[in-house]
This record gives sequence, structure tokens and C-alpha cells, in this order.
Amino acid sequence: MDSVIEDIRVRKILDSRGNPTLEVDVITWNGFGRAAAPSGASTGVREVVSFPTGGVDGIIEEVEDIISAELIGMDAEDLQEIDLVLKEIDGTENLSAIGGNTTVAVSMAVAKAAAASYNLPLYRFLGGNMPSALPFPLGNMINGGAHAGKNAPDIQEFLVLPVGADNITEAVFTNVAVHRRIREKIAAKDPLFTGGKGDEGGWAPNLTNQEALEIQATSCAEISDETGVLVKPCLDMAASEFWDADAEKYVYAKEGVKRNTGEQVDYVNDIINTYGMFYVEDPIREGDFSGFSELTQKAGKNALICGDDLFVTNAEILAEGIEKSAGNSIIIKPNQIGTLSDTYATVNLARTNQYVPVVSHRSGETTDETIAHLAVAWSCPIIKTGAVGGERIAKLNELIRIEEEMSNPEMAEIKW
Ligand SMILES: C=C(OP(=O)(O)O)C(=O)O
Ligand SMILES: [Mg+2]
Repeated sequence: MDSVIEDIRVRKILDSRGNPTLEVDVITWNGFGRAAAPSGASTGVREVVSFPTGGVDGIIEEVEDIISAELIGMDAEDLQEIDLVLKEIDGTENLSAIGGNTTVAVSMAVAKAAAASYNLPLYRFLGGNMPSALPFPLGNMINGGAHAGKNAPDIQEFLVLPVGADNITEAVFTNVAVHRRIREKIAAKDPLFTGGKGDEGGWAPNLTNQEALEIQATSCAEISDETGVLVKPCLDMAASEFWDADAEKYVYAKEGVKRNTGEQVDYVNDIINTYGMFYVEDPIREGDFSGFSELTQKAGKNALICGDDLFVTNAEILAEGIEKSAGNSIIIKPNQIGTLSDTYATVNLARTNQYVPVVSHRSGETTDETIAHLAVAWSCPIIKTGAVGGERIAKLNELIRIEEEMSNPEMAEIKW
């Protein structure tokens, strides 16, 4: 009774790039949940469709009525059933009728309303009896590729992971210390650097990939020494973005270098060994399971080889990856698959096969903090959600609050 849905509101709001997105309110007899959908710039081709043709404006008039007609009167606790109804309302394989961003915002708002109906925080409602592990924050330091201007590096994200942090506060402030140090080093190298940032709050400098790698590595080493908290360099290469399908080469425009798949595998393996990379996401283009598998064989003991565009949070595609030993980690973005139930199924499959699940933001975000709760509830040991910027710190600060609330908090164990 407490969690029976009484009303649903859908509105158009801004995301961090200034694009429209959807926010959904779900009101139950004794609770309220609000969630908003993010959006990607370097999206995987097998993701569900965010919005149908016409975007948010094309659906905003009718979608509230369509969803309300089915969901009002249902119990928000029955999340799996509600997710099935959402998929039925859409009626397509890839959620292209009402959009995966619509379904995911409703799905998350329903879960939050159910939790609120019983006065529970979302991480406890979903995670059961008192989860106590906090994820390590994978913080974005330098932006390139589709997330920055044309003079920035080809590699999309230079990230860091404070693996030596004892608690979440120490972890997020260590990341910020590296972020500041990196700015100083960029400015020392390029007197014209304006301090401009990319979509996820990392610096957007006029540097080659090589220069950015050096600055990232030395900043990590210096901050590790100064703070005593070991912080490791990581990357999201988003390699599909610079794969030339006709030439069958990875095109590094900044350096004027082209690499075939074998050369790309060797290049990434060298980077992992040279800089002690802890984590490399999408080092190989989407669809190339064998390239992923070759790199995982070479480097997978030393580093996490993570699939984002490769897996698109889809359990069926992950199953194919597991069978082919492609990667040892997976990015988890709820709006790539469209509902919380399907997101959870993918996390579960990953965990039972020793793939490290990394809950992630999108490059276009809102101040919605839901993913912080998902990472804790589902024991995902890493969360990728930037280091600075209002829409990024919304999640990081929520983790600080969650840690404060726990009776015996500890940092998660990252093992594979
Ligand atoms: C967060 C990412 O970017 P986007 O949201 O643009 O896919 C990513 O590629 O991991
Ligand atoms: Mg990615």
C-alpha cells in the first residue's frame, strides 16, 4: 500500500551540455522518487535508442499520459514487473518508440519512490541488508576525442583511480589534488592554455597523447608521494571514435600515426607497461571481440581491460565477450540498456564471471545522484563519475553522505 504509484510527472530539463533531457517524478502513497536520464556523445552502436526521432520535444506531450495510464495503481516495489511494462509500452527491441532515456528515468524514479515509501535510502532498498563497501572513484583528468575541442588528444579520457585511499573522502580529494597538479603541468608546457575543460570536467589541452600520458603519470606519482595515497593512471581510449573502417586502422590524428589492430594491441600493451596503467577502457573498437581478447591475454593480469561501447551494458553481448575472453571488466550505464532490471542482470552476469563492473556516468549528465546508490547497492568496486563539476560532484558528494550513514564502511575490493 505504502508504495502504490499514485502519480507520475515527466518534464523536460537541461543536461550539462545544455541539451534537453527527461526528468521523472513518481509519487506513491507514502513516497516520492525523482530521476533524470543522462546522454552520451561517444555512444555505442548497439545501445538502446535514447529518444525517438524528434528528441525530447517529440514525446514530451504524450509520454506522461502513456506511462501514467499503465503504471498508476501498480506497486513501485514490483520493479521488475514495472520494467517489463515499460518495455511493452515501447514495444520495440531497441526502445526506439518512447526512448531508452524515457524508460530508464521512469525505472530509476520508481525504484527511488519505492525506497522512499519505506524510508530507506536507495542503496539499502536495492542492496538488501546494509551494504558496507564504497566504490573507488575513477576521476576524469584530461579530456580528448569526442569530449573536447579539436586540438585536444585523440584519447578520450585520461583518468585516475586512488587505489590506496582508506575512505571515500580521501579518495575524492586525492583525485582533485591530481586534477590540480595536472593543470599546473599543462600550463607550464603550454603558456597559451586557458584552463578550458571538456564535457566531463577534465582539462582540454592542446597536447599530444604522449604528452598527456607523461603529465598524467608524473602527476599521479607526485600526488601519491605527497599524500601517501597511491593513485594510479587509467584511460578510456574510446577507440571506435578514431577507427577508420575503410582503412582498417586506428587513426591518431594528433600524432599523424595510423595503427592496424595488431599494432594497436601492442601500443596499448606498451602504454600499460610503461605507465603502470591500472585500467584501460575501450582500447579496441566496438565489435572486435578478438582484438579485445588478444589484448586481455597480453595485459589482463596487470590491468583491467574494460568494455564500454563493446558491451553497452547488455547481458547478451557480455555473454559473448565472456565466452571469447574479451576484457575483464565492463562499464555499467543504465541508459545504454534502458531499465534498472536489465542493468542489474548485466552486473550480476559480470560479477559471477569475474568481470569487474564499473558503474558510470555519461558525458552529458544532470545532478541526478542515482548511480552512486547503484554502485553501493550492487557492490560495484569502481564508479566512474568525473572529479569536478556540479553534475559530477552530485554523485561523489552523495557517496560521502552514504559512507557517513554506514555503520562499518570500507572501501571495496577490486579483484578479478
Ligand atoms: C562516459 C563516456 O562517454 P559518453 O557518455 O559520451 O558515451 C564514455 O565513453 O565512457
Ligand atoms: Mg567509455
